[in-house]
Amino acid sequence: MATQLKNLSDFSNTTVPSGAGFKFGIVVAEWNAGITNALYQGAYQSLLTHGVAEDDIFTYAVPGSFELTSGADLLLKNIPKLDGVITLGCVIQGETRHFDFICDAVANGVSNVAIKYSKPVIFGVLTTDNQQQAEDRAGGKHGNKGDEAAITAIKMADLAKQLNF
Ligand SMILES: Nc1c(NC[C@H](O)[C@H](O)[C@H](O)CO)[nH]c(=O)[nH]c1=O
Ligand SMILES: CC(=O)[C@@H](O)COP(=O)(O)O
Repeated sequence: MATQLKNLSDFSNTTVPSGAGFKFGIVVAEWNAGITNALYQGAYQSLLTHGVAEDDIFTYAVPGSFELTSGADLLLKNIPKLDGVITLGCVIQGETRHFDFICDAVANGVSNVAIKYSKPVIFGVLTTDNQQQAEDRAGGKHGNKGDEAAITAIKMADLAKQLNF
């Protein structure tokens, strides 16, 4: 399998621009809080590591991943001069098709918010079959999706900065 034994958060072969001067919102789902808190720590520390100032990071919680879309919209609408929003969540398959509807809704939703505001809205949502897969991607053997989301946010904000001459 493509991810077998791989650290999906290894950015050693890529250049990460400086995040200094960028302002980011982070929206974190409270569902599966043990996982989403780990995703948040990864994202927050990655932003700091790459130069984003603590005062330029605006963090808010929403109940579940389904609410990440409206959370991202509210941040971009109400916080001036955000360079992007990172959404963090963890959806784990249950007994019903509810998983499918949430995953589809939030993936499409955050994409629509990004287009609406012409700002990067990063999909940092784990969509897993089980708890172990989630733990493996929230600081486990497959890395931390929060780290990936933060670096993606910086890269996209830098791209926008380059093009917004
Ligand atoms: N089952 C999971 C949920 N469910 C809750 C929804 O996200 C939403 O809050 C509810 O449907 C009300 O609108 N959320 C997750 O983030 N992860 C899950 O595994
Ligand atoms: C992804 C979900 O909403 C899920 O955890 C809910 O579980 P179920 O499908 O068994 O109701």
